[in-house]
Amino acid sequence: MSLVAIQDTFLESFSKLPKVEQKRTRKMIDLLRTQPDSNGLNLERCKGSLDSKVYSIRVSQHYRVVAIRPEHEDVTLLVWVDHHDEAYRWAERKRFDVNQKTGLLQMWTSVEKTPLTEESFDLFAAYTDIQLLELGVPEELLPLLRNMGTEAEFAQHQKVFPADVVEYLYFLIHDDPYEDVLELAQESKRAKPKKLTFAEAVSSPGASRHIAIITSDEQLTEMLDQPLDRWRTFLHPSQKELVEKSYKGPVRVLGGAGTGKTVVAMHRARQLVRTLLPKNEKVLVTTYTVTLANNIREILTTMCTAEEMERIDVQSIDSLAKEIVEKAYGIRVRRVSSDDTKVKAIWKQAVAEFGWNDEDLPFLKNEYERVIQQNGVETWEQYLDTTRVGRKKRISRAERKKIWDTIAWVRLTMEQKYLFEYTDVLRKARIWLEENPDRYTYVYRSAIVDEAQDFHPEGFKLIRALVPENNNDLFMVGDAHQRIYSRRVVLGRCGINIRGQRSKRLRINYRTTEQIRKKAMEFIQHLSFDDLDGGKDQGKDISLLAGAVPEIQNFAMAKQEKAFVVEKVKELIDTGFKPNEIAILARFNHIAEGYLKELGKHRIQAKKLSPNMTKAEAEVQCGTMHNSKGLEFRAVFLVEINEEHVPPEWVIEKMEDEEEKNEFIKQERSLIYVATTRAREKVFISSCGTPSKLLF
Ligand SMILES: Nc1ncnc2c1ncn2[C@@H]1O[C@H](COP(=O)(O)OP(=O)(O)OP(=O)(O)O)[C@@H](O)[C@H]1O
Repeated sequence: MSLVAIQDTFLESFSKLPKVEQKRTRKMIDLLRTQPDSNGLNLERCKGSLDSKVYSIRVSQHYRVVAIRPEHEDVTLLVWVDHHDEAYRWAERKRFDVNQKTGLLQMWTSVEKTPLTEESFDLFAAYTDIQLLELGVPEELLPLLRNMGTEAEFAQHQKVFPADVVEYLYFLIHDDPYEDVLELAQESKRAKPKKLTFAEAVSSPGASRHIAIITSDEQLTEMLDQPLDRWRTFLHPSQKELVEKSYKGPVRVLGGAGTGKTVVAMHRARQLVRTLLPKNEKVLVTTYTVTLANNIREILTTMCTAEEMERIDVQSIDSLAKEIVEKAYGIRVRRVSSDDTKVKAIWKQAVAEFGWNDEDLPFLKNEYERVIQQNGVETWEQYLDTTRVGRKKRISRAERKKIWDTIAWVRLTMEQKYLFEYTDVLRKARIWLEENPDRYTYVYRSAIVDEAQDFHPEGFKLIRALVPENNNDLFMVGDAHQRIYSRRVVLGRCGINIRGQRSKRLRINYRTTEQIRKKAMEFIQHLSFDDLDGGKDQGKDISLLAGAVPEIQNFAMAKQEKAFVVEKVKELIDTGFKPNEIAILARFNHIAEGYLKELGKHRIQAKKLSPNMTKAEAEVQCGTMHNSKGLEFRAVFLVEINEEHVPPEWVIEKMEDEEEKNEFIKQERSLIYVATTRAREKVFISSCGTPSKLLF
């Protein structure tokens, strides 16, 4: 069978064909794969094309596939399909060459000669021609590149350049050291230092960004069934490595919003059950939020066979822990928050019983959450040994004992009433697993953790207790910039040890435009973020997508703000946005509900964003910024980002010390970052009255 490969541009054009032409195209590809010499294949050189390797293959009377066929090699790369004339026009000035500097197959557009304007400022003046050629810039495009004065100008012309080169040039624009970028650019070449053939370039690891070799009918069907979901077929080499490699222990993957962490996690889950794990062994895919767990389950079901899905459990860590505790202890867990009236009553009773004053309550609760729960303390001896990091008030041993006795009483009383806070359920499940190692009913051979930044240390300890240490045991993806629930964790202190090679960072943002990414970063850029294991995350991301700068608006009255949002939503729908591609996000539920009603009044279909949401829903989604975590929309409205709401004034007023306050404000900034980066194309941020200070 001759080698047939598909480039991402082919799928993009395929998605726009009428159904009947799609069927005919599929038939043609089948013939090309099974009988490449068949007379039924109508193949001819594309007349008028600059590149002699460009051919056209007949699909029907009016449609043609554009294919690249290098001389003396049995390879066909399908790159476009369209109406006859359009297909020829598309191919006219395109070049398809193996770049021998980088070993990558490049598609680029030949342009008219660009005379250098004398006073032009050269965006890449810091680099010599030789340096740029080493990164894979086609020689013919050098003059054009030298004519670029600004990033915006480059963005305007970037389509002309090979996609891999665009990526490297953006890294340079973002001040990455040249040596680092060169190393990335020549990664594929290093594996095969000699002159590469077309077939070798198509099969090289770096080609996975844009090219997929057809290996089976099933794989071809999968590609053609979902031609717009590029991520199903084309993984960036950095993503592909994470998906396919066998690791000797836990792996941690960092990456800003939209860098494909969830995509990698899902591909990895499939790869584990397909090839990396022994037969019948199970994988747990777990996340912090139920919404994201539901989404991942739904997508995995479309990626995997029914047998594979039987070996993949997708559950939020909270619901898994609850299930373990209920089965293990034969009880019915009642999940409560620390604000629950029953919990408050227990604390009140404890304060009276152990001789505290009412004013001591915030201190006691903080000690409980920040020292005892955070460190998984279970006994008086452990509490005595625990460093009270970040706690300003010094306490004597006698005071400590009194605190411990009070807290132990609160814990016991809650347990007797089957009341469990979030962390309690995790801890209880973990203790049971540790005490009953031979009764594991939940044995997973491997676990994948998404949203790792929001896991409590108890969550990681539970995962460690669930999955025995082994090859490919734990794979955790996260981003501290998006931490909106818990505090900093150090994996090493939860029994999870990552070593050098098992720590990676993804850098290309595939979701948001560069304009949205930059704006979102402005909300948090002066803060420092951790790498989930005690170090700092200093990685920088880039987006290769360009679009409008997010709009920030302030209105005197809520009514005016609502009118603005409704008007914009209508405009978006009129210009082709589907209602479910739009989200209206607020700091609180009641605000989101107000918008839901408002849209209803204007006969715009809208729905509350809920944990059980599925992609199929057809309404504008209104919900909290918290619930938007892990999701994405074409357009996002952040509404009522007012001074009193973000951060909520009444919460800040109750805060005991500066450090706690700063930590909370940092989380509120991260919340704006998370909500802003849910948008693929458009962001509107608005407020009424005084806008939140965090926006500036
Ligand atoms: N290799 C790829 N090719 C094309 N699109 C991709 C690729 N990888 C990811 N994407 C797309 O980028 C978007 C973001 O991916 P994903 O949700 O996995 O990112 P993330 O890092 O988990 O984001 P967040 O942390 O913000 O939730 C999705 O629309 C996804 O389909």
